[in-house]
Amino acid sequence: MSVAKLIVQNFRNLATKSISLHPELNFILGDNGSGKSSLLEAIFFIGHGKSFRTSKIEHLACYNEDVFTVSVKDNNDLQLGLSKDIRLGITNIKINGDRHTRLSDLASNIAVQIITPESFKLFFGGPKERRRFIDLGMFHVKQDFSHQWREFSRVLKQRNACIRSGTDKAILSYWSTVFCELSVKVAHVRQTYVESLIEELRVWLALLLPELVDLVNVQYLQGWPQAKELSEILDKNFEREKSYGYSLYGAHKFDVKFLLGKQVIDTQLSRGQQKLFLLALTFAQAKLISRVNRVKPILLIDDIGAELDVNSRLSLARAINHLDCQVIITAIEENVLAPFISLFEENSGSNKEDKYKMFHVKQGDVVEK
Ligand SMILES: Nc1ncnc2c1ncn2[C@@H]1O[C@H](COP(=O)(O)OP(=O)(O)OP(=O)(O)O)[C@@H](O)[C@H]1O
Repeated sequence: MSVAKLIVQNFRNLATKSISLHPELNFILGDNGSGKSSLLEAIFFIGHGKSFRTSKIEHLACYNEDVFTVSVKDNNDLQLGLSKDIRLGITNIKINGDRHTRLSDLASNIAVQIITPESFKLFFGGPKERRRFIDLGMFHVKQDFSHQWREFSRVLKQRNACIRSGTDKAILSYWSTVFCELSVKVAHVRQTYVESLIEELRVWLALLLPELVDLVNVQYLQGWPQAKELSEILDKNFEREKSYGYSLYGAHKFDVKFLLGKQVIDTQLSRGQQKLFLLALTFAQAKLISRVNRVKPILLIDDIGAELDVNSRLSLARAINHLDCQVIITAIEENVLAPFISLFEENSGSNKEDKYKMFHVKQGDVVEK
């Protein structure tokens, strides 16, 4: 889906109840503290059931309110709603008015990715963000994978429980065998996905960081040493796993390493280049998701001006022009958007409405310009 209408109630400082968005490109302008990130957070919330900037869900409710709601509608009468009652701890999920219990039901209708000025630090930091990123793509692109992943997670849980409880060796051995079989299957599906992502990444790097395309090297790490049998590794690390109390190797421990030559990207690229790299990767994933033709991806780019010079912004505008996504971009100052606006006005003839919408946020009030 792309969001034609966003409706929020008691979400952070957002006073505006309903906003009609452009299906392709939207610019949100506003001073510091006006509510730009809160607007993106509301859209992220309905796609993921959580925030991208806090793990505490109660922070999302407007001060002194217990219940907050976000709903979105597309142009084909699909309506998604998610509300939280933080006092009673109740989550309400609705799809076209019908109640659902699983967030994944909601998530299969909407694919939201976000880039903030902090994203690249998180992404190139620990493996958690990279795993989350890949998982989102897999969820939308390899739809049969969800079932396999649920099964794997169930077995991982059982195996971890056995490790922790110091259970009978025969029982642990049973769960380890199933765990190894599933790990190999999961790792294989994931590897094929990562390979297609890398291929697509090169296309977007050619637009955003052309000087680096030939130097970039991406390695998929399956979660245990590549050339070894997982069962062998588990046997060797039995005592270590016992002392940690959980599975140290397996398909859940996968990672993707981004290298420039032989060095990891974050030690080689400037902050602006890292941001462009992550944008290229996010665009690549969006492209793979849109090709499946189930949902139109939504890309949120918070504070687009941060770290990027005017040439980088122009390359970014050209790249966005090639995307089949709904894009929502925030900025503090209008002049930051100049390269985007001139490019899109050029392409849309006299009527800017064909190509984008511009909004102003002031103290939580969102007004179309
Ligand atoms: N739960 C809440 N209820 C009401 N207001 C909130 C809540 N949480 C944060 N705020 C306020 O909402 C305002 C908007 O914050 P937001 O982060 O969306 O601003 P922003 O426009 O993205 O600013 P910046 O450009 O500085 O990043 C801030 O003034 C913040 O103090």
